Amino acid sequence: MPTNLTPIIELKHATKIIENGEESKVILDDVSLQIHATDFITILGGNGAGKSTLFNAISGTLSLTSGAILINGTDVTKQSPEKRAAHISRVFQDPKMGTAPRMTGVENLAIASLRGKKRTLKLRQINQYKSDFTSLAAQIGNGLEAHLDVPTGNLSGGQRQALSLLMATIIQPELLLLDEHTAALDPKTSKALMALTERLVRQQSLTALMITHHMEDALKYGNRLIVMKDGKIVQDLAATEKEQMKLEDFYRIFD
Ligand SMILES: Nc1ncnc2c1ncn2[C@@H]1O[C@H](COP(=O)(O)OP(=O)(O)OP(=O)(O)O)[C@@H](O)[C@H]1O
Repeated sequence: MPTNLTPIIELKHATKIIENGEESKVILDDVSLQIHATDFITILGGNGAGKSTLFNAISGTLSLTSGAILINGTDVTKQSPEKRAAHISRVFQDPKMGTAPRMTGVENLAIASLRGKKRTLKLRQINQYKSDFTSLAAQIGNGLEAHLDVPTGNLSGGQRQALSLLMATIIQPELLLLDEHTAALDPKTSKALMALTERLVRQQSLTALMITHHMEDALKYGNRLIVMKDGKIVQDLAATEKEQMKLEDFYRIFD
């Protein structure tokens, strides 16, 4: 029976080895990690450090060679990504990844609001949700609310990414995975989406992991910072330790 102290997610010696003919490569190297309900963890690391691999292992799109993954104390190591999706939402770097392009924003949000529920929605019902979705989208401040009736393929990258974030959080996930979700946006839109992210995480008390290449964001947001290198977690810093680090300490991570 999970208690308040049971981690939301736990990795125990999670390892992934890719065999390629004669050669083998360790892309996740004995990673042990406990993520608790109050955690908003930022993740830094150079290209190829294993950050997306960690997310793939947690969400189940990459099976482990050895080790285990637990959600709320239950071993899900062999569970499909579809089953784990009942607990985990993920927002990708590419705004095209999170939304169905031919469907409108309202339709995308309506489908997202069914996550984990065993029922379907009729068109008539979708329209009933529209005013709720419009007021939700109006909080973002990038005009999404005026474009909820057009196919999402016609939205700007920033609007589409904001929609992806709303879809990922409309049913409170146990874990929110943010995979460089602001990286493809211009600086102003990226800043606005980060502000929205922080607001949603705080308002809904979400447990979140956020991969970023922006050191300022990694320092500014969250209560914990993880640094990855060569498939390993090389630093796991609490908020107070993070505050004492200087920007040049972080640049050394990428040496
Ligand atoms: N399915 C796979 N098969 C073979 N190699 C893989 C696979 N998935 C990841 N890798 C390799 O594992 C390493 C880590 O990749 P990963 O995408 O996790 O890095 P990352 O830290 O997210 O990098 P970036 O910041 O560039 O996105 C890379 O060398 C990558 O080529």
